[in-house]
Amino acid sequence: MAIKCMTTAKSQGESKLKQEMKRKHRVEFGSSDESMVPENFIWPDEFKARESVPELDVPHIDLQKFVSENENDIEEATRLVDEACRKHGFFVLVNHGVDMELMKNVHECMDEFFSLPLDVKQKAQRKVGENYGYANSFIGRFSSKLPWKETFSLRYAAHHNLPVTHDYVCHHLGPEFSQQGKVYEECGEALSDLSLKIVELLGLSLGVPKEKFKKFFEDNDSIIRLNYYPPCNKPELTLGTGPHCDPTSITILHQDHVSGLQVYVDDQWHSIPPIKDSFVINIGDTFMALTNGVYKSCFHRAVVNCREARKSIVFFLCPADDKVVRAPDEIVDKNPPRKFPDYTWPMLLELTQKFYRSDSNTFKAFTTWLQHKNLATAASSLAPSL
Ligand SMILES: C=C1C[C@]23C[C@H]1CC[C@H]2[C@]1(C)CCC[C@@](C)(C(=O)O)[C@H]1[C@@H]3C(=O)O
Ligand SMILES: O=C(O)CCC(=O)C(=O)O
Ligand SMILES: [Fe+2]
Repeated sequence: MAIKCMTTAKSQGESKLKQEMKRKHRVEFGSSDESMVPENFIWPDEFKARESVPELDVPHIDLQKFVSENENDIEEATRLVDEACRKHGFFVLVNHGVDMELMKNVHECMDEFFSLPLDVKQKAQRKVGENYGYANSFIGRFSSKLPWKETFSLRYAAHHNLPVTHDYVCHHLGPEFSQQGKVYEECGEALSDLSLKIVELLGLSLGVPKEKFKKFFEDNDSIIRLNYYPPCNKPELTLGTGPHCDPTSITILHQDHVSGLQVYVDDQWHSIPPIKDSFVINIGDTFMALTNGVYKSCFHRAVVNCREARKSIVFFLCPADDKVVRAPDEIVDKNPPRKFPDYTWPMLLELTQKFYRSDSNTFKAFTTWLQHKNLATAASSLAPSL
């Protein structure tokens, strides 16, 4: 039974909430004049967004067919997933078994959270170098090409017996947010369970024992990212989320009814429009490394519009800190040579949080950074002791 989020919004009426959100957004993003977009939110011409792009042809994978005993169904699901992941790393998942009443509750909690006064949201302010908390505009991290969004990032730890997500929300926002914290915790649990089924399916598609990836991720230490994209008067000048590849492993994304997700395939942007009761799944850099590059982590972004706000709920599957990311021999033997260095997720996460803004070259930058780190460590071990 999904926990209901006790939103105050329902009593006030949605339209009043939406007016409040627009007012707050003008305050928070500094655009006092409705038509003005602050300079540092304007993206260079080569990044300019176009809302009308062709739809990406992505397979709709029926997860029940994968868990069925029917060999033909399993073969069909694994073939479709394998084809999509080798090409662009995106597919749509239907019949996934997640309670959509829960996802509706998460959206209601997001409406309530993002309409709070800025000073209340900033009680959970995400500090530079930290992975969790509330952030708007990312002014603390980037000086230009700022994303047109507010975000709330939460930790979900599958192996913890403690409700880490719930406790974080109560600790930073206060006990009156316990209900929201429980909804986010339940969401993390549901999407963590779903991600283990997805990596089983991917393992089967790659010809590795389906338990292998499931065991690797069963104690995952993941990120729930709540994205709120306010409407923008000049949507052709801004981007909700800039072009990037997810450095994480598997991304499970639930969009509301507003289009905005775009993927860069065959040298042009394509949209993946919202489909009711489905999730968009994509491969991230870390799962690309686990497949020795066989499955692709692809460039994608989120565009905004001048009509209405857009929200997305994202679950970024991340391995536990001590897990070594290294493609199984079964995959490397079929696709030699081994293409990626061994690493742990905290190493790549540190790069993205402190030194390098995720884009399509994150992994190249990471490999270079690792080599310098290793050289520096080797040199310091040679340095004469003081
Ligand atoms: C590990 C992460 C860093 C980001 C959130 C997760 C996976 C995606 C990353 C991100 C969304 C890529 C685009 C830039 C970014 C700064 C953002 O727009 O939020 C990235 C996230 C982050 O660094 O907070
Ligand atoms: O909101 C979206 O549709 C995409 C967001 C995204 O790519 C991300 O948060 O990594
Ligand atoms: Fe992403």
